Amino acid sequence: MHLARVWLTDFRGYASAEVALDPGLTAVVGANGQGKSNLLEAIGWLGGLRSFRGAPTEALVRVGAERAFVRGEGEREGRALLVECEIAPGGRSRTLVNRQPVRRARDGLEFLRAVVFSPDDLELVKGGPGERRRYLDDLLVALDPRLDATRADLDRILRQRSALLKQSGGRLTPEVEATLDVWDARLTVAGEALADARAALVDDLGPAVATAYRDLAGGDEVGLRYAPRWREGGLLAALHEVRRDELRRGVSLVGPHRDELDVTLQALPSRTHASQGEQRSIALALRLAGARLVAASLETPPLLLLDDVFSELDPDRSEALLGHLPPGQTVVTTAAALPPQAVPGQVLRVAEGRVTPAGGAPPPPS
Ligand SMILES: Nc1ncnc2c1ncn2[C@@H]1O[C@H](COP(=O)(O)OP(=O)(O)OP(=O)(O)O)[C@@H](O)[C@H]1O
Repeated sequence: MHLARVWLTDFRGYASAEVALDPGLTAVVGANGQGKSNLLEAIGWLGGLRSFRGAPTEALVRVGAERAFVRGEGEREGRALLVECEIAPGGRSRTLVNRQPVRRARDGLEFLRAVVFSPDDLELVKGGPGERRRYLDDLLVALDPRLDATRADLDRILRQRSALLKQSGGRLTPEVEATLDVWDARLTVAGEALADARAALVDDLGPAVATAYRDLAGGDEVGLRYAPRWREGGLLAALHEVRRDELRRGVSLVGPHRDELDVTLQALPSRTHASQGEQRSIALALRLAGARLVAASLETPPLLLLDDVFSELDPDRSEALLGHLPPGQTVVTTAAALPPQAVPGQVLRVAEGRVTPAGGAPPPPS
């Protein structure tokens, strides 16, 4: 799977751009604020139909334009692939894959997958448990798009269950009890399915993350653990145990929406004990390991998009990263000098929303 060429029209700061990508490594270089991340965001859109920065569609459309277009041409398993996206403010976007309309984001995932590392990924290690849950669940969906339905189902159940808990005003009337029993049964089915999938994923992910971290940083051990207490006796029993507490507080207190993925470095919690550079390396190892699992499951590597990845890695780790990139296509942006290993790939220079091969003619004045 790879993209050979990408076209952007009215996407962020780009009025119009055509970019040829190397099937291996492409480095996108340029000063701050020139459009490097915007280009990566457009490529990422083709691989997931959303902004990896979590930006709303209105932010993606160039100021003054009505809609943005991103088009990518490449191949998947030896067959030509054409992905065409029209992005309109307010989420009214349309996607064609090989000229066929795609209705849901997860259908788009069937064709092109991208794994992204961005500076915000530091939060995977430094942030609260929700960041790590989202990481796990996004990876689950990338590995098996059908799990998106389980996740959506769970969100819906939790919303309605929480609304009931709030409305009850802390009183367990027979009607509240009967309705809560129904929601608990549904929450148990969806919640245990998601937790089982997370636990199985972590079994595979743990060794992959440890290896990715060792490749980047040398000897230190990174460990992952997903073992919510409620899984010992089952979710239904745990919900019964906290029912009075939940009614009093008006919130759903137990379940996959409250779980933690523990990430340790040398057996210490990385959130509180690792340095910023170590945390960034762990976050990168989480993404690289995810890319490897997706590659193994698809039998073809996903696109790897690394935004501003060298900014907090020391020269040894930057070099190690480039030496251990998973097979497949990688696009990396940097405002800093490129480590020498990047040179065997292609280097593109971005200035004022224009992209040119490094060493080629400078962009024409805008
Ligand atoms: N919707 C939009 N319309 C026009 N310009 C936009 C839009 N959204 C963002 N920009 C412009 O894009 C530029 C930022 O581009 P980008 O984030 O790609 O920079 P970068 O090259 O990655 O910089 P850095 O090295 O600082 O991360 C900003 O100058 C911003 O004003």
